[in-house]
Amino acid sequence: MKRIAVLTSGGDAPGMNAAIRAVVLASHYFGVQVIGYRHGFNGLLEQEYQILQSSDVNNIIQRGGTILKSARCQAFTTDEGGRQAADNLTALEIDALIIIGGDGSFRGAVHLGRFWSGKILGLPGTIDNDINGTDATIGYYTAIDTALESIDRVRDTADAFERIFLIEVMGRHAGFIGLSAAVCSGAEQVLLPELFTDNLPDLDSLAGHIQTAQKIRGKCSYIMVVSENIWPGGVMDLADQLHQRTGIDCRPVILGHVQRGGSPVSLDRILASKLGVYAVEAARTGKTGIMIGEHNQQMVEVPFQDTWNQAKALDPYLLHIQQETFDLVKNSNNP
Ligand SMILES: Nc1ncnc2c1ncn2[C@@H]1O[C@H](COP(=O)(O)OP(=O)(O)OP(=O)(O)O)[C@@H](O)[C@H]1O
Ligand SMILES: O=P(O)(O)OC[C@H]1O[C@](O)(CO)[C@@H](O)[C@@H]1O
Repeated sequence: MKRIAVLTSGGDAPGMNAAIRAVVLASHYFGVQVIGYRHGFNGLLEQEYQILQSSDVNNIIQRGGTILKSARCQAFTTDEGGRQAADNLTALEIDALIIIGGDGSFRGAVHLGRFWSGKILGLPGTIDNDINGTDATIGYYTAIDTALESIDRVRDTADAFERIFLIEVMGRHAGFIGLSAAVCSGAEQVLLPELFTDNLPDLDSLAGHIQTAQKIRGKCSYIMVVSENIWPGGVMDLADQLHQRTGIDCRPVILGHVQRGGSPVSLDRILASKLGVYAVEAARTGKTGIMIGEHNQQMVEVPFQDTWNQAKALDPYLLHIQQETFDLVKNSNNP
Protein backbone atom coordinates (compact mmCIF):
# COMPACT_ATOMS: atom_id res chain seq x y z
CA MET A 1 0.00 0.00 0.00
CA LYS A 2 1.45 3.34 -1.10
CA ARG A 3 -1.25 5.97 -0.83
CA ILE A 4 -4.26 6.46 1.44
CA ALA A 5 -6.87 9.20 1.08
CA VAL A 6 -8.99 10.63 3.86
CA LEU A 7 -12.01 12.96 3.87
CA THR A 8 -14.60 14.30 6.30
CA SER A 9 -18.25 14.38 5.24
CA GLY A 10 -21.68 15.39 6.58
CA GLY A 11 -22.04 17.34 9.81
CA ASP A 12 -18.63 18.14 11.26
CA ALA A 13 -17.95 16.85 14.76
CA PRO A 14 -15.37 17.71 17.41
CA GLY A 15 -12.64 15.07 17.18
CA MET A 16 -12.63 14.83 13.38
CA ASN A 17 -9.25 16.58 13.42
CA ALA A 18 -7.95 14.10 15.99
CA ALA A 19 -9.06 11.30 13.63
CA ILE A 20 -7.33 12.92 10.63
CA ARG A 21 -4.18 13.27 12.71
CA ALA A 22 -4.31 9.61 13.73
CA VAL A 23 -4.76 8.50 10.10
CA VAL A 24 -1.83 10.65 8.97
CA LEU A 25 0.53 9.61 11.77
CA ALA A 26 -0.32 5.91 11.42
CA SER A 27 0.10 6.03 7.65
CA HIS A 28 3.48 7.73 7.92
CA TYR A 29 4.51 5.19 10.54
CA PHE A 30 3.96 2.53 7.88
CA GLY A 31 5.56 4.62 5.12
CA VAL A 32 2.27 5.34 3.34
CA GLN A 33 1.53 8.74 1.77
CA VAL A 34 -1.73 10.52 2.72
CA ILE A 35 -3.95 12.62 0.48
CA GLY A 36 -6.60 14.74 2.20
CA TYR A 37 -9.67 15.41 0.05
CA ARG A 38 -11.33 18.70 0.93
CA HIS A 39 -15.04 19.47 1.31
CA GLY A 40 -16.22 15.87 1.68
CA PHE A 41 -17.35 14.07 -1.45
CA ASN A 42 -17.22 17.38 -3.35
CA GLY A 43 -13.44 17.13 -3.13
CA LEU A 44 -13.57 13.69 -4.74
CA LEU A 45 -15.63 15.05 -7.63
CA GLU A 46 -13.52 18.16 -8.11
CA GLN A 47 -10.14 16.50 -7.41
CA GLU A 48 -9.64 19.08 -4.65
CA TYR A 49 -7.00 17.63 -2.35
CA GLN A 50 -3.77 18.26 -0.50
CA ILE A 51 -0.92 15.99 0.46
CA LEU A 52 -0.96 15.73 4.24
CA GLN A 53 2.47 15.92 5.85
CA SER A 54 2.99 15.19 9.52
CA SER A 55 3.48 18.92 10.05
CA ASP A 56 -0.05 19.53 8.75
CA VAL A 57 -1.50 17.68 11.70
CA ASN A 58 0.61 19.33 14.39
CA ASN A 59 -1.59 20.98 17.02
CA ILE A 60 -4.89 19.99 15.50
CA ILE A 61 -5.89 17.33 18.04
CA GLN A 62 -7.43 20.03 20.23
CA ARG A 63 -9.31 21.84 17.46
CA GLY A 64 -13.01 21.47 16.64
CA GLY A 65 -14.28 21.48 13.06
CA THR A 66 -12.18 19.76 10.41
CA ILE A 67 -9.06 21.03 8.67
CA LEU A 68 -10.28 19.22 5.53
CA LYS A 69 -13.65 21.04 5.63
CA SER A 70 -16.90 19.13 5.30
CA ALA A 71 -19.92 19.26 3.02
CA ARG A 72 -23.09 17.54 1.95
CA CYS A 73 -22.88 16.70 -1.75
CA GLN A 74 -25.90 15.82 -3.84
CA ALA A 75 -23.96 15.42 -7.11
CA PHE A 76 -21.96 12.54 -5.68
CA THR A 77 -25.08 10.43 -5.06
CA THR A 78 -25.76 9.90 -8.77
CA ASP A 79 -24.12 7.15 -10.85
CA GLU A 80 -22.31 9.82 -12.78
CA GLY A 81 -20.96 11.26 -9.52
CA GLY A 82 -19.86 7.82 -8.31
CA ARG A 83 -18.04 7.15 -11.58
CA GLN A 84 -16.34 10.53 -11.54
CA ALA A 85 -15.15 10.01 -7.97
CA ALA A 86 -13.83 6.54 -8.87
CA ASP A 87 -11.95 7.89 -11.90
CA ASN A 88 -10.36 10.60 -9.77
CA LEU A 89 -9.24 8.13 -7.11
CA THR A 90 -7.79 5.86 -9.77
CA ALA A 91 -5.98 8.78 -11.41
CA LEU A 92 -4.24 9.56 -8.11
CA GLU A 93 -3.40 5.87 -7.56
CA ILE A 94 -5.16 5.81 -4.20
CA ASP A 95 -5.16 2.35 -2.58
CA ALA A 96 -7.60 3.06 0.24
CA LEU A 97 -10.08 5.80 1.17
CA ILE A 98 -11.01 6.53 4.78
CA ILE A 99 -14.33 8.37 5.16
CA ILE A 100 -15.00 10.14 8.45
CA GLY A 101 -18.71 10.95 8.75
CA GLY A 102 -22.17 9.78 9.66
CA ASP A 103 -24.46 7.10 8.26
CA GLY A 104 -25.19 9.17 5.14
CA SER A 105 -21.48 9.27 4.42
CA PHE A 106 -21.34 5.48 4.84
CA ARG A 107 -24.15 5.10 2.31
CA GLY A 108 -21.92 7.21 0.11
CA ALA A 109 -19.09 4.74 0.80
CA VAL A 110 -21.22 1.85 -0.44
CA HIS A 111 -22.26 3.88 -3.48
CA LEU A 112 -18.62 4.56 -4.32
CA GLY A 113 -17.81 0.87 -3.93
CA ARG A 114 -20.02 0.15 -6.95
CA PHE A 115 -17.59 2.05 -9.14
CA TRP A 116 -14.19 1.80 -7.45
CA SER A 117 -12.30 -1.31 -6.40
CA GLY A 118 -9.98 0.32 -3.86
CA LYS A 119 -10.44 -0.27 -0.14
CA ILE A 120 -13.05 1.87 1.58
CA LEU A 121 -13.23 2.25 5.36
CA GLY A 122 -15.32 4.49 7.58
CA LEU A 123 -14.86 6.20 10.93
CA PRO A 124 -18.04 7.23 12.78
CA GLY A 125 -17.88 11.02 13.05
CA THR A 126 -21.11 12.74 14.07
CA ILE A 127 -22.38 14.43 17.22
CA ASP A 128 -25.66 12.50 16.89
CA ASN A 129 -24.23 9.12 17.99
CA ASP A 130 -26.82 7.47 15.73
CA ILE A 131 -24.54 4.87 14.16
CA ASN A 132 -25.17 1.26 14.95
CA GLY A 133 -22.23 -0.98 15.86
CA THR A 134 -20.15 1.46 17.88
CA ASP A 135 -20.78 2.52 21.46
CA ALA A 136 -20.02 6.13 20.65
CA THR A 137 -19.27 8.28 17.65
CA ILE A 138 -16.50 10.85 17.44
CA GLY A 139 -17.93 14.18 18.62
CA TYR A 140 -20.78 12.85 20.72
CA TYR A 141 -19.13 13.27 24.12
CA THR A 142 -18.13 16.85 23.36
CA ALA A 143 -21.63 17.70 22.14
CA ILE A 144 -23.14 16.44 25.40
CA ASP A 145 -20.76 18.58 27.45
CA THR A 146 -21.43 21.63 25.29
CA ALA A 147 -25.19 21.23 25.57
CA LEU A 148 -24.85 20.62 29.28
CA GLU A 149 -22.80 23.73 29.91
CA SER A 150 -25.50 25.82 28.25
CA ILE A 151 -28.34 24.08 30.05
CA ASP A 152 -26.60 24.62 33.40
CA ARG A 153 -26.44 28.33 32.60
CA VAL A 154 -30.10 28.40 31.67
CA ARG A 155 -30.87 26.66 34.96
CA ASP A 156 -29.25 29.50 36.90
CA THR A 157 -31.52 32.11 35.40
CA ALA A 158 -34.51 29.74 35.38
CA ASP A 159 -34.03 29.23 39.10
CA ALA A 160 -33.64 32.93 39.81
CA PHE A 161 -36.98 33.71 38.13
CA GLU A 162 -38.64 30.33 38.83
CA ARG A 163 -39.30 30.00 35.12
CA ILE A 164 -40.00 27.18 32.70
CA PHE A 165 -37.59 26.67 29.83
CA LEU A 166 -37.86 24.45 26.76
CA ILE A 167 -34.36 23.73 25.47
CA GLU A 168 -33.93 22.34 21.96
CA VAL A 169 -30.91 20.12 21.35
CA MET A 170 -29.57 18.58 18.15
CA GLY A 171 -30.03 15.02 16.95
CA ARG A 172 -31.92 14.89 13.68
CA HIS A 173 -33.50 11.49 14.25
CA ALA A 174 -31.86 10.35 17.46
CA GLY A 175 -32.21 11.29 21.11
CA PHE A 176 -28.73 10.43 22.37
CA ILE A 177 -27.68 14.02 23.00
CA GLY A 178 -31.13 14.84 24.41
CA LEU A 179 -31.21 11.95 26.87
CA SER A 180 -27.65 12.41 28.11
CA ALA A 181 -28.03 16.16 28.45
CA ALA A 182 -31.33 15.72 30.31
CA VAL A 183 -29.90 13.24 32.80
CA CYS A 184 -26.73 15.25 33.38
CA SER A 185 -28.57 18.55 33.82
CA GLY A 186 -31.31 17.17 36.05
CA ALA A 187 -33.97 18.22 33.53
CA GLU A 188 -37.54 17.71 34.73
CA GLN A 189 -38.74 16.43 31.36
CA VAL A 190 -37.23 15.14 28.13
CA LEU A 191 -38.81 14.66 24.69
CA LEU A 192 -36.88 12.35 22.36
CA PRO A 193 -37.67 11.18 18.81
CA GLU A 194 -37.54 7.53 19.89
CA LEU A 195 -40.47 8.14 22.23
CA PHE A 196 -42.69 9.78 19.60
CA THR A 197 -42.33 7.75 16.42
CA ASP A 198 -46.03 7.82 15.43
CA ASN A 199 -47.46 10.72 17.37
CA LEU A 200 -46.70 14.16 18.73
CA PRO A 201 -46.25 14.70 22.45
CA ASP A 202 -49.60 15.47 24.06
CA LEU A 203 -49.86 19.14 25.05
CA ASP A 204 -52.20 18.46 27.94
CA SER A 205 -49.94 15.89 29.54
CA LEU A 206 -46.90 18.13 29.07
CA ALA A 207 -48.78 20.95 30.75
CA GLY A 208 -50.06 18.56 33.43
CA HIS A 209 -46.52 17.51 34.28
CA ILE A 210 -45.39 21.11 34.67
CA GLN A 211 -48.41 22.00 36.82
CA THR A 212 -48.01 18.93 39.05
CA ALA A 213 -44.30 19.67 39.46
CA GLN A 214 -45.20 23.17 40.63
CA LYS A 215 -47.80 21.83 43.04
CA ILE A 216 -45.21 19.51 44.56
CA ARG A 217 -42.34 21.96 44.70
CA GLY A 218 -44.10 25.26 44.74
CA LYS A 219 -43.13 27.81 42.08
CA CYS A 220 -39.84 26.53 40.74
CA SER A 221 -37.61 26.33 37.71
CA TYR A 222 -38.50 23.57 35.25
CA ILE A 223 -36.40 22.45 32.31
CA MET A 224 -37.70 20.40 29.42
CA VAL A 225 -35.03 19.13 27.00
CA VAL A 226 -36.52 18.67 23.53
CA SER A 227 -34.77 17.02 20.60
CA GLU A 228 -35.02 18.94 17.35
CA ASN A 229 -37.65 17.82 14.82
CA ILE A 230 -40.07 16.47 17.42
CA TRP A 231 -42.46 19.40 17.46
CA PRO A 232 -43.43 21.10 14.18
CA GLY A 233 -41.94 24.57 14.42
CA GLY A 234 -39.58 23.48 17.21
CA VAL A 235 -39.55 24.78 20.76
CA MET A 236 -40.65 28.28 19.70
CA ASP A 237 -43.98 26.90 18.51
CA LEU A 238 -44.22 24.43 21.38
CA ALA A 239 -43.82 27.28 23.86
CA ASP A 240 -46.51 29.31 22.03
CA GLN A 241 -48.93 26.42 21.93
CA LEU A 242 -48.43 25.53 25.59
CA HIS A 243 -49.12 29.15 26.44
CA GLN A 244 -52.24 29.38 24.28
CA ARG A 245 -53.65 26.11 25.56
CA THR A 246 -52.86 26.38 29.26
CA GLY A 247 -51.57 29.88 29.97
CA ILE A 248 -48.24 28.39 31.03
CA ASP A 249 -45.43 30.82 30.27
CA CYS A 250 -42.31 29.09 28.87
CA ARG A 251 -39.08 30.48 27.45
CA PRO A 252 -37.72 28.57 24.41
CA VAL A 253 -33.95 28.21 23.86
CA ILE A 254 -32.45 26.64 20.73
CA LEU A 255 -28.87 25.51 21.32
CA GLY A 256 -28.27 24.84 17.60
CA HIS A 257 -24.83 24.68 16.04
CA VAL A 258 -22.92 25.62 19.18
CA GLN A 259 -23.25 21.90 19.88
CA ARG A 260 -21.13 21.07 16.82
CA GLY A 261 -18.18 23.27 17.73
CA GLY A 262 -15.52 23.53 20.38
CA SER A 263 -12.43 21.70 21.46
CA PRO A 264 -13.05 17.94 21.66
CA VAL A 265 -13.17 16.46 25.15
CA SER A 266 -10.66 13.76 26.07
CA LEU A 267 -13.04 10.86 25.37
CA ASP A 268 -13.53 12.06 21.78
CA ARG A 269 -9.79 12.54 21.26
CA ILE A 270 -9.04 9.06 22.58
CA LEU A 271 -11.78 7.45 20.48
CA ALA A 272 -10.71 9.30 17.34
CA SER A 273 -7.06 8.36 17.88
CA LYS A 274 -7.82 4.66 18.32
CA LEU A 275 -10.23 4.46 15.39
CA GLY A 276 -7.95 6.40 13.05
CA VAL A 277 -4.91 4.23 13.68
CA TYR A 278 -6.92 1.03 13.52
CA ALA A 279 -8.44 2.04 10.18
CA VAL A 280 -4.98 2.40 8.64
CA GLU A 281 -3.91 -0.96 10.04
CA ALA A 282 -7.08 -2.57 8.71
CA ALA A 283 -6.61 -1.04 5.26
CA ARG A 284 -3.06 -2.38 5.15
CA THR A 285 -4.32 -5.90 5.80
CA GLY A 286 -6.81 -5.62 2.93
CA LYS A 287 -10.00 -4.86 4.86
CA THR A 288 -12.71 -2.94 3.02
CA GLY A 289 -16.44 -2.11 3.21
CA ILE A 290 -16.36 -1.59 6.96
CA MET A 291 -16.70 1.05 9.61
CA ILE A 292 -14.23 0.87 12.45
CA GLY A 293 -15.95 1.27 15.82
CA GLU A 294 -15.48 0.46 19.46
CA HIS A 295 -17.72 -1.78 21.53
CA ASN A 296 -17.02 -2.68 25.16
CA GLN A 297 -13.47 -1.37 24.81
CA GLN A 298 -12.80 -3.62 21.83
CA MET A 299 -12.13 -2.36 18.35
CA VAL A 300 -14.81 -3.65 16.00
CA GLU A 301 -15.20 -3.89 12.22
CA VAL A 302 -18.80 -3.27 11.16
CA PRO A 303 -20.00 -3.83 7.57
CA PHE A 304 -21.28 -0.48 6.30
CA GLN A 305 -24.86 -1.70 5.83
CA ASP A 306 -25.05 -2.78 9.47
CA THR A 307 -24.35 0.78 10.59
CA TRP A 308 -27.76 1.93 9.37
CA ASN A 309 -29.87 -1.23 8.81
CA GLN A 310 -30.73 -1.41 12.47
CA ALA A 311 -31.50 1.74 14.43
CA LYS A 312 -29.17 2.17 17.38
CA ALA A 313 -31.12 1.98 20.63
CA LEU A 314 -30.91 4.48 23.46
CA ASP A 315 -29.49 3.09 26.69
CA PRO A 316 -32.69 1.61 28.23
CA TYR A 317 -31.42 1.93 31.78
CA LEU A 318 -30.53 5.60 31.35
CA LEU A 319 -33.97 6.19 29.86
CA HIS A 320 -35.59 4.34 32.74
CA ILE A 321 -33.89 6.34 35.46
CA GLN A 322 -34.66 9.65 33.73
CA GLN A 323 -38.31 8.80 33.17
CA GLU A 324 -39.05 6.89 36.35
CA THR A 325 -36.59 7.27 39.22
CA PHE A 326 -35.78 10.93 38.58
CA ASP A 327 -39.29 11.98 37.53
CA LEU A 328 -40.41 14.31 40.30
CA VAL A 329 -44.08 13.58 39.69
CA LYS A 330 -43.69 9.79 39.89
CA ASN A 331 -41.39 10.30 42.85
CA SER A 332 -43.78 12.54 44.77
CA ASN A 333 -44.89 9.99 47.39
CA ASN A 334 -41.44 9.51 48.79
CA PRO A 335 -40.76 10.80 52.31
N1 LIG B 1 -27.81 7.06 -0.26
C1 LIG B 1 -26.69 7.74 -0.57
N2 LIG B 1 -25.98 7.41 -1.68
C2 LIG B 1 -24.85 8.05 -2.00
N3 LIG B 1 -24.32 9.04 -1.24
C3 LIG B 1 -24.97 9.41 -0.13
C4 LIG B 1 -26.18 8.78 0.27
N4 LIG B 1 -26.60 9.35 1.43
C5 LIG B 1 -25.69 10.31 1.72
N5 LIG B 1 -24.72 10.34 0.79
C6 LIG B 1 -23.58 11.27 0.73
O1 LIG B 1 -23.07 11.49 2.03
C7 LIG B 1 -23.13 12.88 2.33
C8 LIG B 1 -23.29 13.06 3.81
O2 LIG B 1 -24.52 12.48 4.24
P1 LIG B 1 -25.43 13.22 5.33
O3 LIG B 1 -25.68 14.61 4.88
O4 LIG B 1 -26.61 12.33 5.56
O5 LIG B 1 -24.51 13.34 6.61
P2 LIG B 1 -23.96 12.20 7.56
O6 LIG B 1 -22.74 11.61 7.00
O7 LIG B 1 -25.08 11.25 7.89
O8 LIG B 1 -23.53 13.04 8.84
P3 LIG B 1 -24.48 13.77 9.90
O9 LIG B 1 -25.67 12.90 10.14
O10 LIG B 1 -23.64 13.92 11.10
O11 LIG B 1 -24.83 15.08 9.32
C9 LIG B 1 -24.26 13.40 1.49
O12 LIG B 1 -24.19 14.78 1.26
C10 LIG B 1 -24.06 12.62 0.19
O13 LIG B 1 -23.03 13.18 -0.57
O1 LIG C 1 -25.65 21.88 9.72
P1 LIG C 1 -26.85 21.33 9.02
O2 LIG C 1 -26.53 20.90 7.63
O3 LIG C 1 -28.03 22.21 9.17
O4 LIG C 1 -27.22 19.96 9.76
C1 LIG C 1 -27.75 19.92 11.04
C2 LIG C 1 -27.80 18.49 11.47
O5 LIG C 1 -26.48 17.98 11.56
C3 LIG C 1 -26.28 17.42 12.84
O6 LIG C 1 -25.68 18.41 13.64
C4 LIG C 1 -25.35 16.23 12.78
O7 LIG C 1 -25.93 15.25 12.03
C5 LIG C 1 -27.69 17.11 13.35
O8 LIG C 1 -27.74 16.99 14.75
C6 LIG C 1 -28.45 18.28 12.81
O9 LIG C 1 -29.79 17.99 12.63
